[in-house]
Amino acid sequence: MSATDEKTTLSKAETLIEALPYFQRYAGRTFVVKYGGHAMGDPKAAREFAEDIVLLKAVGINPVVVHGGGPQIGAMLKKLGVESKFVDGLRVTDKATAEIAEMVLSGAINKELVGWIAQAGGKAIGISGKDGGLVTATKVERTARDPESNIERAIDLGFVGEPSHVDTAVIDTAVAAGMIPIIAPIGAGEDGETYNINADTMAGAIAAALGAARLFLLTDVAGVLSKEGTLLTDLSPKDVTGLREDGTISGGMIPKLETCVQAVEAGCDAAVVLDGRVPHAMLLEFFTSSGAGTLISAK
Ligand SMILES: Nc1ncnc2c1ncn2[C@@H]1O[C@H](COP(=O)(O)OP(=O)(O)O)[C@@H](O)[C@H]1O
Ligand SMILES: CC(=O)N[C@@H](CCC(=O)OP(=O)(O)O)C(=O)O
Repeated sequence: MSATDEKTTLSKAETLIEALPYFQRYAGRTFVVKYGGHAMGDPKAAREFAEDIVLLKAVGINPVVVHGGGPQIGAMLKKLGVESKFVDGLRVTDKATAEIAEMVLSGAINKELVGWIAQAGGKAIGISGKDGGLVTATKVERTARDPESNIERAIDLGFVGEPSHVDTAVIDTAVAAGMIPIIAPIGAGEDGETYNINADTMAGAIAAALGAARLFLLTDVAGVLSKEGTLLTDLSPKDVTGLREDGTISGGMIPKLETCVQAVEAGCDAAVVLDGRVPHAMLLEFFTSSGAGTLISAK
């Protein structure tokens, strides 16, 4: 072996040893990972994501994946000539849109991810919030101030839901059988209707119900950025309120951070927003000292 080869081998061993305390500390704990639609486009990235998930499982951590698919729903709606509008990062969802969202999320995307996990040597089971009564949804209520009259008015988002009850039994059963649950963000209401749930919100509610050690939200930016574009590495719930009020965060970042705050306040140890486009981002964040992304914790 050449001196260079020996150095490379040694540095690989050192990386594994660096990860040892994390393996030991988190064995048996749950990581909920939200894989966003934007991060999903590239097959190489999807393969690497699946490898990371299977590696977590192999070292004794229980990964639970909640996936998005916003861009993919958007593409399908466009193909079918249905217009789509967002309010605070949430897609206004009429009955037809809810049916299309369910088809894209629970069908194509969910099974594609199950396939990637299988390719990486893991056993995944694809479900939606409807399966096993996992997520009961209630309609999201939003209001906005009318700029002319200055009166606060209700905005009807249609079949946009938020989890009101999470029954983790179906996840517990899958995990006990050695499987990795892959969850589509669709839920059923008490009224039996299908609700479209923002995937970040769904992941946060599941992380809270499972008392997860981490909620990872993989997206297409380095993390939460300041107005100047620098990465904000650590945030408290109070910091998040400030960022929303001063307009630093907008669009999809609003439900993302609301979710992080709710999850950490409801029993998840910490949440991390990180760049799903970076190869093996989650492993680097968690198992090495050179972590990236934004950590949200109660502090
Ligand atoms: N302060 C901010 N820092 C980083 N991203 C932000 C910020 N404010 C708004 N965003 C937007 O939030 C987006 C991520 O949310 P979203 O589009 O819903 O992603 P995903 O589909 O991965 O869930 C970013 O691509 C960016 O356009
Ligand atoms: C209510 C609502 O907005 N639901 C989302 C569900 C998918 C999602 O959240 O996907 P990403 O994480 O890829 O954005 C939507 O219809 O786009």
